Amino acid sequence: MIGTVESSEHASAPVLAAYSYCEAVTGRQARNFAYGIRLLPAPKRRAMSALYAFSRRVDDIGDGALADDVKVTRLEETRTVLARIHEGAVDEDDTDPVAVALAHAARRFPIPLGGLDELIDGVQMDLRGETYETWDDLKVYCRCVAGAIGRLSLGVFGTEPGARGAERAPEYADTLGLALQLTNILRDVREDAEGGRTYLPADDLAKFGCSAGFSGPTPPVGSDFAGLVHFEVRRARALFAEGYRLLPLLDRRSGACVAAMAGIYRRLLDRIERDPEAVLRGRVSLPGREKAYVAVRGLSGLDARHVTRRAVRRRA
Ligand SMILES: CC(C)=CCC/C(C)=C/CC/C(C)=C/COP(=O)(O)OP(=O)(O)O
Repeated sequence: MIGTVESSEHASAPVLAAYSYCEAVTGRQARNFAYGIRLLPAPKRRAMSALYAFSRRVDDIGDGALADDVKVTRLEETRTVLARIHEGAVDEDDTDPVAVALAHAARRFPIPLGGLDELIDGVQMDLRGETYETWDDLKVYCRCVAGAIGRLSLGVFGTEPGARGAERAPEYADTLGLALQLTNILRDVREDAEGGRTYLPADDLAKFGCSAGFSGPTPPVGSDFAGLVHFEVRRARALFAEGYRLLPLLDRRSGACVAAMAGIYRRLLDRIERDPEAVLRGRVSLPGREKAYVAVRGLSGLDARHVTRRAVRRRA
């Protein structure tokens, strides 16, 4: 079982205020993931909000308008905050509410905080303008910026006592992160191109005649853009299928949280598959009522049961 060191550590008023700050950040900014996080009981919801607020800060440094050298300095500052949390040097009087909340969450749950260093590594890869030749190369980046978030989240969720195969939970959480990140890369292909970033592997782009880039509302002339998108959608679906093996290992509400996060992104993938060029016209998104429907479905355990049935069939 993962997650046995949870203590009943009391949350003081300053710690609760720090968590409230992180929950407000999550409610405002996590347009998709907030639907899942809301399904958790308060201690896990607060811990996930602390993780989200810290990750948002790192991501915003990378995506913001600061000069690159300032971004490098700001990222190093976030590493220092992490190191201070590791050393137990952040207490409730600290002026940084995200650090206070994360330090408390890390005392309460076995969160592998090194995953946040990996996230910073990933954003530093962005700053260096790295591009990726192959899917194996891109996977290294995705593991840093998304697989790590899956593994960190698993520290909060824990696994069910006695769950068979629980030792593979970190691997499944990582894979689910990759599925989400590849979906995110497809959805944001034009926005990233306009920001001078290409994430899709160069050898895939070449195979479908798309090496010229995606800076406009229509595909590069002579390319098979739909072929490229369908190829990457199939890859993302295979990652979702593998990552969904995490669900039966979690308690009901953690499973619901993951099912909602992944379910919303899977529906984005469905939309992208139906109309690949939509990602060049604007940002593909789901209406709020559809996201709420996916979250309720997650709470009723439909996705977890589906995965369990498939796993049983596979073993038979
Ligand atoms: C086990 C488990 C919980 C796995 C999931 C891990 C996870 C949440 C990875 C996040 C990767 C991702 C696509 C971030 C984009 O965030 P964003 O804020 O830019 O997303 P948005 O643009 O869709 O709002």
